[in-house]
Amino acid sequence: MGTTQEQEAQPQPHVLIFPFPVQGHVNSMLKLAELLCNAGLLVTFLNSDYNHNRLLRLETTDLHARFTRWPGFRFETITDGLPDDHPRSGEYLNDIFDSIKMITKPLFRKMLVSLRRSSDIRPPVTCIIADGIMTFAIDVAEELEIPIISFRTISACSFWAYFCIPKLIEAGELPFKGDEDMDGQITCVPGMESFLRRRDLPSFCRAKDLDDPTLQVVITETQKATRASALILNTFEELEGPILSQIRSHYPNIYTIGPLLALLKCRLSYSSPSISSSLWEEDKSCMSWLDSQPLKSVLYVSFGSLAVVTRDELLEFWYGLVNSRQRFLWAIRPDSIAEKEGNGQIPLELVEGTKERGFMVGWAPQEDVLVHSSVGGFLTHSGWNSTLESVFAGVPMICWPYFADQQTNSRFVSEVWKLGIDMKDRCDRRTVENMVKELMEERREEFMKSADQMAKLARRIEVLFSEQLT
Ligand SMILES: O=c1ccn([C@@H]2O[C@H](COP(=O)(O)OP(=O)(O)O[C@H]3O[C@H](CO)[C@@H](O)[C@H](O)[C@H]3O)[C@@H](O)[C@H]2O)c(=O)[nH]1
Ligand SMILES: C[C@H]1CC[C@@H]2C(C(=O)O)=CO[C@@H](O)[C@@H]21
Repeated sequence: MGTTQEQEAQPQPHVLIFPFPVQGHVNSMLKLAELLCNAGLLVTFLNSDYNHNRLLRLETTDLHARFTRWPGFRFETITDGLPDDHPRSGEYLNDIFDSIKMITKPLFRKMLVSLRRSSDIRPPVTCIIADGIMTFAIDVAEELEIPIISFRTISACSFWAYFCIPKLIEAGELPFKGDEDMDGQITCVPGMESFLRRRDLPSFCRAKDLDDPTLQVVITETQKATRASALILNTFEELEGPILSQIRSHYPNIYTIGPLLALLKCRLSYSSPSISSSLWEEDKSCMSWLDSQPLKSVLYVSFGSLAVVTRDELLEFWYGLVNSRQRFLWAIRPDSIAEKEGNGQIPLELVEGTKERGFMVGWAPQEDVLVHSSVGGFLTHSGWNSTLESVFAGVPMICWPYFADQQTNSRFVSEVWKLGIDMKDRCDRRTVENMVKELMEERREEFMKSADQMAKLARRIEVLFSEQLT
């Protein structure tokens, strides 16, 4: 059958994906990139130079192997505007926001214009999927008349809490007055009236001053995303349906494509070991250690890619873990401990306790760790990827949120989904010890049951997909 002139004139779909340049955002947006390649689209993934160089240098992150199977895929890079020796951790968020807006934005515009003009055999970009925390991309896309979709890599519940901040300010709930009870109920986030406390709002709501730059960024970015043609969220209806209905009254075009991990595994028939996009070298020795541990006996501990803990907090966690007498695997990023100076001695009982029942690595192959049969619990900072990976694996959580969306995610884990315990704002050794025992021993059956049920819902995509194939 011949093609009509109209069909011939259609440009080939070419999506440019642009994540905020930190691990948690790159991970989910790379998964989306692979899924779009699998659907036959041309995809350009725009990485920061800094992150791209790190990915290329790592032996465990075989980007080449992952993407050579997709002829339509290509990386482009752009500067994040920061010097190479900048720490880029959670303590320096504003530096990242400022430099991206000042330096990266004009270069991004220039790049799109040159991609449009270039004699390259690759057709021009027909759609942008940009991180929902970088809505400057919407300004550029509107100017250049390229359709744009926002992908916000956080949960629907935290997105909705961010969205309601102007209402909280109007109602006099924000800023908190110094003497307010952090356990006090927040009643003006629709759908969360019965369980949301002050301490469960995104951490940026704790700012004393409404002009706080990070608070302003999250307010503006969340509202501005309505200008995109659609909003993508890495979540699923069974997990966040009621909150998604709230969001839909403001953003009617929402695509809930999560958990991306599940979709990718079934569409691409990926099985363990998963293909990594880690910016740190994964220490796979922990997998053999896990092989030698009893079923569901190990608590996995990790606080993601941006959190920084003080030496005191580190020691409290460590005492709590050792005193609980449970087995643990702890991923401690080399750059995650503040105040490196000071007394570097580690108390002997911690060294001994760790030798007996623990294992430590700098960075773990987390997706594989969580689905390992020896893992029975996850002490997490409640980053959204970690939360979804734990939900997918059916592993109950102890939540110790560090910042941003994590404070809201952890409340949902404990009070709405009943998938674990919220340790928010505390980490003294007694609390850590008690909560570890509660999760791994005392309430183990209860949490395993709800985690199993939710994992089945998270994996339903695999079932639906295999039914279509048979
Ligand atoms: O040893 C480790 C530790 C982490 N990871 C992976 O790193 C990612 C971490 O992502 P996430 O759990 O979302 O935490 P952050 O790195 O802190 O992510 C940022 O981005 C997320 C998505 O927007 C937000 O939810 C978080 O609050 C924000 O801090 C996950 O995919 C993990 O599997 C590893 O592979 N090995
Ligand atoms: C850099 C952090 C501030 C807000 C971003 C975010 C969001 O989309 O709200 C989540 O986690 C962080 O990575 C981002």
